[in-house]
Amino acid sequence: MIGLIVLTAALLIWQHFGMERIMEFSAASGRPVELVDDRLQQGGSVARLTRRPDALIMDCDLRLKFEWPYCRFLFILSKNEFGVDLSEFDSISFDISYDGPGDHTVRIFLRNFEPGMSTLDDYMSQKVNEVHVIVPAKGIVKIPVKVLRAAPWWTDMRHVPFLHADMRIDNVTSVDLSIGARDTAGHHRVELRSLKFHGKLISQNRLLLILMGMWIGCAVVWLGLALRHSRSQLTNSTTRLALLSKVNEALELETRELAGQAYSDPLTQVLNREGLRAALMERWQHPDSSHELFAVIFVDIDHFKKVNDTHGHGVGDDVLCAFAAAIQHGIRASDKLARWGGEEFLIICSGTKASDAHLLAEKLREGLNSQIWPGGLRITASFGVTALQPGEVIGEAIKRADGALYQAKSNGRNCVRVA
Ligand SMILES: Nc1nc2c(ncn2[C@@H]2O[C@H](COP(=O)(O)OP(=O)(O)OP(=O)(O)O)[C@@H](O)[C@H]2O)c(=O)[nH]1
Repeated sequence: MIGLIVLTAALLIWQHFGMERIMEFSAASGRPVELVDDRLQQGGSVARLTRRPDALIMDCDLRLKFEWPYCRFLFILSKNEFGVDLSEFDSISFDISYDGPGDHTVRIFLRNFEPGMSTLDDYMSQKVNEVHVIVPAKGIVKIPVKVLRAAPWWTDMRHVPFLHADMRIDNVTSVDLSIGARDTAGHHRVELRSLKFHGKLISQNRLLLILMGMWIGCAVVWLGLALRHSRSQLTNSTTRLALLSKVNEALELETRELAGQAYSDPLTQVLNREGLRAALMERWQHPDSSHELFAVIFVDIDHFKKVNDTHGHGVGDDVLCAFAAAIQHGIRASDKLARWGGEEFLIICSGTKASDAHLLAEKLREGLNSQIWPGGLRITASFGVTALQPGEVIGEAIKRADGALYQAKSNGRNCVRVA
């Protein structure tokens, strides 16, 4: 951006103060030049050219034989239909000394080949653009190009329609510097040191267009880059977001897993005391739970110590797992089974009266009796049953169920007692 600003300023300053483009016609320029006089039109004027390194000298004896007597320098730019575009030049200057009769008027003619109007075999079909200048005694004359006009005598002679009678110098085939008029017969000496067209390498309008193009181009490139950058940032953010959400998911899973581990017994996979507490808390938070019926069943495997002692702890563990699975299988999904400790389990049956809990305990007990156990063992269990009383905290009910279990043990085990 800074580069572009500096370049813009530099080009504008250069265009204004420099960037000169000059097209010169002189002895030194090496451009082909010849003198032409009115003898072509059966006139009597005679022009002679003398070349000096610093000037082209025309000696013209102007005689009034032809209607418009003349002598002229002729610089040919092109002999075919492809001329030179001089429309980008701003001014014409010439350095001339003029001796002779009359007011020392010179005429500059620029012949422009215009397709549709000009032909190669008719020299006069090329548009004549002209300007008349009176040469001062000394010095350089400079005139703006825009004072050139399509010569009225030429437009009249060629019957050029008004619309095409404009000055046009975009395809110039020759430049003339001519002298002569009816009242200036005699000897004329014109010393042409230089005839120059002045312009800029790049016109102001063209430069402004170029600068505008550069700025628009830069803006487009900059926008493109910014868009690409934003897109890649968006892609990065999306990728990062996707990654983060995956990590988050994994962390959530891990947290859930850890929470599950904290709430379950690692051996039997049923709830531990903490898990049971959390489950009951959740249950109690329910608005309708305060009036709900709860039954508590305490279960304890009979003579489990003997299993361990006789068959080893491995078998004991297998029995514990199979026992928990059997109880879990025998209760409803809404009931909660927890390992209370060792070979003791607690069942919380929601929406259950003591009598129903009793029936459930009996069913479970009988199921255990008929089950096939690891190592061909026979496993029985004792049950203590109670129901939560209105206004009672669950700890009291558990204690009562524990008491009932104690009774069941005392009464010979493999039985259910209700408190
Ligand atoms: N294999 C195994 N044994 C356990 C585990 N937890 C507790 N025990 C054992 O369970 C036995 C419990 O024995 P006791 O409290 O005497 O009860 P019991 O032998 O079942 O006798 P009663 O309950 O009176 O019928 C102990 O030998 C403990 O070591 C366990 O996770 N795995």
